[in-house]
Amino acid sequence: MAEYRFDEHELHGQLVIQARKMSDNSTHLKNLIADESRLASFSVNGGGLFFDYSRQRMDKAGMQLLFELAEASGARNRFARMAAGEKVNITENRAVLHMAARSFADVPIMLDGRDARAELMAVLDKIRTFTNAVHSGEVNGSDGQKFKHVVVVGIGGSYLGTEFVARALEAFADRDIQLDFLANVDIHNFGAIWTRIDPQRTLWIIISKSYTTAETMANEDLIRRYMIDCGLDPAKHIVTVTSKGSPGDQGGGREIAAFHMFDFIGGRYSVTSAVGGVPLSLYLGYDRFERFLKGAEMMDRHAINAPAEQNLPLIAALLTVWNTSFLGYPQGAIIPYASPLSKLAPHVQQLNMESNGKSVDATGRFLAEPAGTVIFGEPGTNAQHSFFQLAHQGKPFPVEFIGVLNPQYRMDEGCCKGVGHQQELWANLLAQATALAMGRENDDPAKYFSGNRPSSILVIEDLEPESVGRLLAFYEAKTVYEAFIWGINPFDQFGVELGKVTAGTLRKAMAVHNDNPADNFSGLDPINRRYLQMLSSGKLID
Ligand SMILES: O=P(O)(O)OC[C@H]1O[C@H](O)[C@H](O)[C@@H](O)[C@@H]1O
Repeated sequence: MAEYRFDEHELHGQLVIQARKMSDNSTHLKNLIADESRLASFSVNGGGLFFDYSRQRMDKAGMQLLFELAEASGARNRFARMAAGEKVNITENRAVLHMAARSFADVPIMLDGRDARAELMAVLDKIRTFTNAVHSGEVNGSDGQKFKHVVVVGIGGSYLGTEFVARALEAFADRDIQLDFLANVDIHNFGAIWTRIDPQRTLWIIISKSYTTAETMANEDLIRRYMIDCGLDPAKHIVTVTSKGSPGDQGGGREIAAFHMFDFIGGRYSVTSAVGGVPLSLYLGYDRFERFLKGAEMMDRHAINAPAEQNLPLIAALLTVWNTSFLGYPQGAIIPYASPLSKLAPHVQQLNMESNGKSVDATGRFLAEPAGTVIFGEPGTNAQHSFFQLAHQGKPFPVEFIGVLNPQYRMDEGCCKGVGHQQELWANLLAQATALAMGRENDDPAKYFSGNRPSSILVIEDLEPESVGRLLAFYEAKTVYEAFIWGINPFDQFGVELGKVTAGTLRKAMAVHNDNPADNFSGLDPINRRYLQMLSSGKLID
């Protein structure tokens, strides 16, 4: 079989023609959605979610072409091989087994002669035991009292997913533990946390797959020094999560407990491993973390087994590829109508943009056009009052709305204009999707709405731990499916390296200057030299 190449495939050419057809006025969304059967044909229910793509700029013939493209790309097959432990991360020769971290069916996943699933389940057991011991007070702070503050020290994939889930399930956080995140090397981040915690009752979880990340290492160093200054033994306040064999995987003495993650789970896919498992179990209780995992597992099964025409993450991925590569929208927004999902967009931003922001395909050949989509988002209705002017009348961008049927809080809402808060929220969600699609004629150009602006609605029944797990797994699977359709490897991230190396050069110049203030950053280029001169003097210089 000939190698699949996204932009050289004959279906690519057919989809380019289809995209021209969809720019014709007769295919304006206001005409497409006038069809009574539109929702039935362009929606799907599965994996515990409902996905409505009736307001996407797409017709049945176009969807057929997209399904053929999915077939030609071998995406479902590759996804299943990934789940079975094949080394689909080809540039790094690694398996990709984040789904094994929540695979409760007792089926081994053999990898280089060992059962990867069994290793992950053993870590899960250790998390359960440890977190129960913290909650009972058996493992406690320096003053013998229970830990009250937990601070996650990690950045990127070692932080964003956990923050998303912690915020989403904050309503369940009844373990009397406050959770903070120390990600940035910016001293404001540490300063703000240090001033509000009681160091004696604080547990720091250092999370780094590589245990070489500059920000995390600098923060760990600072925390240890601050604890020693307060007369505390850091080893009694630190827990680590790192990959087997990393520089932080030393064992014994330097921490209360150490948990492993593995090289077959990428940082941005690691929320369901010990990376999320340790802090989320401490914050929410182990049982809730397990319920979250089971929700994710349900969506995984759907993503692996559902036929293409019923497969939510695959359909959502096809539509993103369609919008990005054929209709030419370089960006997309995620707008959840639920405040607990306020950190979903930042998480998906990393998950998706770091995975799919690539210029080469999996065969190492440059793509005709780089892959990936710019992702941003805020909860609705807040987003409506900030950037939706542009969504309606400025540069268009596709929107993924998320609606929740049953909120976490059941309050006596009373009635305002005859409806409760939850109804008011939904009225706004549906209104935005409708207005974006329909537009409105007006003789005054300033008040004219072109419409024909695409959106989807993803519906979840509630925000219980299982549902949040499904949502997480949906976005993971969608990201991977997009990559497989584009024909790229979503599991490496060489693009983040150059900046890190360049920071090293600047760091070195600063260290030389610290040792010898007479050195005026001589080795640097004139632009960067000027900045470092301003920084060391604390004054603006012309
Ligand atoms: O977990 P760590 O090894 O500390 O890595 C933290 C993060 O930093 C890197 O720069 C990568 O871009 C991310 O993918 C990763 O999640």
